[in-house]
Amino acid sequence: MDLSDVRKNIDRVDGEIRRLFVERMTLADQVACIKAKTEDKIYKPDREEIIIKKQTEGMKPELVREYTALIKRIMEVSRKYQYGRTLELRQCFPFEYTKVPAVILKPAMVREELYTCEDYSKDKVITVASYEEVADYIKEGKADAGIGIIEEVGIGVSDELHNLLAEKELYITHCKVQEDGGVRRKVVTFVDTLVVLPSHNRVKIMFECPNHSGSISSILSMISDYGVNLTEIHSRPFWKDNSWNYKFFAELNANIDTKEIRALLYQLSQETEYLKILGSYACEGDF
Ligand SMILES: C=C(O[C@@H]1C=C(C(=O)O)C=C[C@H]1O)C(=O)O
Repeated sequence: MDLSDVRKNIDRVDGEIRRLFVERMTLADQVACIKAKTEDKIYKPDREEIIIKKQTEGMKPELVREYTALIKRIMEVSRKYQYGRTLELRQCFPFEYTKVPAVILKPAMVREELYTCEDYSKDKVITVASYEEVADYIKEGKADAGIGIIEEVGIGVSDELHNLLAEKELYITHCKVQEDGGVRRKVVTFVDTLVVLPSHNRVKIMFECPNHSGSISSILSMISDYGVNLTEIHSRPFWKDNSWNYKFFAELNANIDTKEIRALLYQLSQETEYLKILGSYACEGDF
């Protein structure tokens, strides 16, 4: 048998896999319809464990890892499909947002960062001593937005601002890359409601990752399955339940108000430990 004969057989097997894949996805669709009626969860890790165990029993040991990787991937795409279908079948998108732009007349910012203010007249900006105070001013209605440096080349990301957004339920609504004497930084404007406009091309999220092998890679492949480009990702440690854990912050090149991205965020909300949206915005100057 030469290479072309073997390839003919591979093509035949691929055809069979394709037919079986379509049949399996039809079954996944039926599962999604039943679960939508009973409002049951899509992701059933116990059932997936049982499937992997059953299907790898008696298999040649050198193929067990490869087959496990394949069946896991098949179940991941089956879940992806089910999340999309579920959002069509029932209203269960777990995040609220408005499509009305924020009106910003009185932004607040930390005094030392006032030099970065380009879009508002500096004498109209309320200056305070800390990010905490910026958040208080917004919550008390004394300011309608906050402005801060979220990243700077050569320095890194601002933990303080990321944590403030997450803890105080504030959302980035605009981002601008500034170039100033060889220094490049991203300056964001944030408000107390999640606003999603058609011009937005960035979504910032924060999630905790289950502490087991492959969990971050499965989340990243989930994002890429939706055809979404990840424009930034970083992690930060935190202490929970007497152990060392990580929070991940990621920026996606996407707009929330689309069918696919709503399905992705729904899937992430169900399959990460904790998901928060930290903003929807256009990033001016970053292409
Ligand atoms: C199809 C189901 O939903 C999900 C997908 C599975 C699969 O593709 O086999 C298995 C379990 C669930 O995580 C199900 O619950 O049976």
